Amino acid sequence: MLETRNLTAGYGAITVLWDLSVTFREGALTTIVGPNGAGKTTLLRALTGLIPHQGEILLSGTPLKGKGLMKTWDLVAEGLVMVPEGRLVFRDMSVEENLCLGAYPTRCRGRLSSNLERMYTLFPRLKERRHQFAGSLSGGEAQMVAMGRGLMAEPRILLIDEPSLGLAPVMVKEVFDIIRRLKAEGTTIVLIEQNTSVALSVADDVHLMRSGKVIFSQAAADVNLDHLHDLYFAREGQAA
Ligand SMILES: Nc1ncnc2c1ncn2[C@@H]1O[C@H](COP(=O)(O)OP(=O)(O)OP(=O)(O)O)[C@@H](O)[C@H]1O
Repeated sequence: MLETRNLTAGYGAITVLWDLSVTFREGALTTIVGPNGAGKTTLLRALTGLIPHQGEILLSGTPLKGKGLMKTWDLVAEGLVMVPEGRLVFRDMSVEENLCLGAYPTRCRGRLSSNLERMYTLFPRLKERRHQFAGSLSGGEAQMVAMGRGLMAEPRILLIDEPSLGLAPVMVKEVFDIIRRLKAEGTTIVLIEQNTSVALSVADDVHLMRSGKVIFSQAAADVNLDHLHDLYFAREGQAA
């Protein structure tokens, strides 16, 4: 459903992703793991049009460039939605205002009220705090707002960047229960996660990135965690 072919991208003169080819299957949860600086977030930024790229990104078999889909808002309109890392929320807006911002694509504006109710069913805590400033939420609650805001755009493909970062174990469990539920509902999910055990517990497919490349890909059910960790922690130059 979503695929890159020889994707090269970075920041100005700095190339981060090198000739990266990877496929994200429809309806599957694909996790990307890898050490700090491997380029995982950069990959999501390229996929969502936040940074320019060379090579191809294909959505349902058609190159984005060919479809004229290069801008982030056009991609969101197509159902490609990212929940950024760091629980980026609008701190001076209420929980509900943050959620409503996610509903800007024309195709889902008519369902704003029903989608809002759905978010409050998924995240009952947010209903209690709907009028609270997002800046006053705990890390886990802010993560829920970021996810809820993404879901308000009715994603076909949801890209989630490090949802467990800085959260207490009980919050990690809550957030991953939601991710499992979204997967069961059929949403295609790409999950960036540093916690390999947690990632493997929900994933169908796993890719390991190092130095801007995918160096290992396997069905999650077949992954040997020790082997994955050997590759993950190998010193530069030993990884492949
Ligand atoms: N805005 C930017 N300008 C220049 N370089 C950047 C920028 N953002 C990221 N980089 C660099 O790109 C490389 C990959 O960063 P990226 O955030 O994609 O890695 P990551 O795998 O997501 O790491 P982490 O797990 O630490 O979040 C790093 O060397 C980083 O310093």
